[in-house]
Amino acid sequence: MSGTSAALTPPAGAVAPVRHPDAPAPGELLGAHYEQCFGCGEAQPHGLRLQARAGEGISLTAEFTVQPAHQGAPGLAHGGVLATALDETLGSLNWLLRTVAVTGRLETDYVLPVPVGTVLHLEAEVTAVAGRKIYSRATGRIGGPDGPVAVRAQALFIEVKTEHFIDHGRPQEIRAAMSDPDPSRRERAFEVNP
Ligand SMILES: CCCCCCCCCCCC(=O)SCCNC(=O)CCNC(=O)[C@H](O)C(C)(C)COP(=O)(O)OP(=O)(O)OC[C@H]1O[C@@H](n2cnc3c(N)ncnc32)[C@H](O)[C@@H]1OP(=O)(O)O
Repeated sequence: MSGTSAALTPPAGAVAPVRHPDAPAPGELLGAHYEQCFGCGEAQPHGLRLQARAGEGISLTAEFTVQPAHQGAPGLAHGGVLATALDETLGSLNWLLRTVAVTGRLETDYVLPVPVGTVLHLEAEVTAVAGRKIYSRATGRIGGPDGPVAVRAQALFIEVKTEHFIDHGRPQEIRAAMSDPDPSRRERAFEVNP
């Protein structure tokens, strides 16, 4: 059984998303946007270390391997961890639009249990844009792109200004991210909630 709330149905005036001219080429790895990100950062020992790769249009694929630290029941991934993987994958789509946005709503269908050790293969696309609202969906499959569907999600991301993070984030992490000597890492750290 699955369903989508009215909040995730694009309104009549919604338009197709437009790929930014500087978006990474199809097949290119996006890389972590922030090393402390629980979804993709390399500095989080129990994080997902999800790796996303640009696709055609406003789509991408991503993978992460379910680790023992991600369990909810013996030998099975925690549902919140799977929602994190979907959130991270969907959030990464905004990099192809070069729009700074945060998750407003995320609806998840859990279709199959996901054992520890599984490589979860995710595919995601932006379906529509309406003003600041970005509508997207994702599917996660066990083992690879042709594996059985384990999870699905639909989401609404809301465009925000960079100040969103500076105004709301804890000062010590904001200061550390802003003082990164690498300008591209500085910029990307603020694409999402640090
Ligand atoms: C290399 C890789 C890089 C990038 C890689 C990135 C990967 C990161 C993935 C992780 C992403 C996250 O987890 S982000 C972290 C989790 N999310 C958050 O912390 C967000 C917390 N919430 C907020 O800060 C706020 O509620 C906002 C910014 C979402 C919205 O506040 P606002 O700016 O005041 O806007 P507001 O007027 O309320 O809403 C604007 C429009 O959106 C609608 N709207 C707002 N919230 C919702 C909602 N939950 N459900 C339905 N609709 C909503 C409103 O009805 C309105 O529609 P209308 O009246 O215009 O029609």
